[in-house]
Amino acid sequence: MEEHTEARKKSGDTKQHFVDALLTLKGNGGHRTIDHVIEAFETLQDMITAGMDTTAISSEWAMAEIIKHPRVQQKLHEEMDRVIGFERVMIESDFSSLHYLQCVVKESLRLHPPTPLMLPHRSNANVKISGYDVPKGSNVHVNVWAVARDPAVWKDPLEFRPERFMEEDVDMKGHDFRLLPFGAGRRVCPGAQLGINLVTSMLGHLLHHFQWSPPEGVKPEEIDMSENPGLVTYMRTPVMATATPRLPSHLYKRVAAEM
Ligand code: HEM
Repeated sequence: MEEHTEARKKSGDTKQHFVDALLTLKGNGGHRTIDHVIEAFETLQDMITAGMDTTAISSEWAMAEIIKHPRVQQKLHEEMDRVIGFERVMIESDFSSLHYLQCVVKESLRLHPPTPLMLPHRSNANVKISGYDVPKGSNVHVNVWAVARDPAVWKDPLEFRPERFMEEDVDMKGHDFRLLPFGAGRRVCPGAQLGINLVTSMLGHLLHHFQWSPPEGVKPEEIDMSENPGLVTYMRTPVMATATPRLPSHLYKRVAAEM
């Protein structure tokens, strides 16, 4: 924040960064106060704590599923070669044409929601839900992990089959209670779309650039998918893989982002 404040003082203008947007916020009287700086700082802190592990874990689970299912990886490569080709890297506007990639992200978030019990909620009134009494003041955990694995809700729930979302487009941002990796309602994840884009971007680049296989001597079906349960569910055994480049070498050069 200090760097951005200094840069703004020097140049007088702002770049379109999230921090700059926060720094331009003013109070009712049109002035920025120390409260605004604290609020901006806390917003950034929230974004980092809530947005980093969740997206990293979701990407790791998805990569594990992709490596475990060579058929899925092959379909992803076919789609990417058709939509992006071999002359350039993926850009955000490609996402809307990468339907299968979107389904892979969704299927992975169905089976591996990084926060399986969402965040704890507290009921602020006595309510009755599906015949159950929930007294005022109860802590309520919604087990979205269990819903996603319930055979009464999903056909072959334990199977990793992204095609299910080609057959039926299911919302995952809080409108369809069968699939709630981001929660629902008033406290739904405010970073849902950013989270989806980040995971799609990470998987898209990793898959477009490389062919992935398990480490030598390990068969795809032997990849350990057991969980390390907690508020956030990590893979018990971090995924290990071998990457083989599949694009021309000039596309692997790192281009520094302009700050
Ligand atoms: C794949 C990525 C992500 C997943 C699966 C995820 C999931 C969730 C879930 C389940 C909740 C609780 C919702 C509820 O209890 O109803 C939540 C809350 C929250 N998430 Fe995310 N999230 C992700 C990424 C992000 C990102 C990228 C950000 C911000 C940059 C973010 C910011 C937040 C914040 C601030 C809350 C608390 C909202 C509140 O209490 O009102 N999340 N997230």
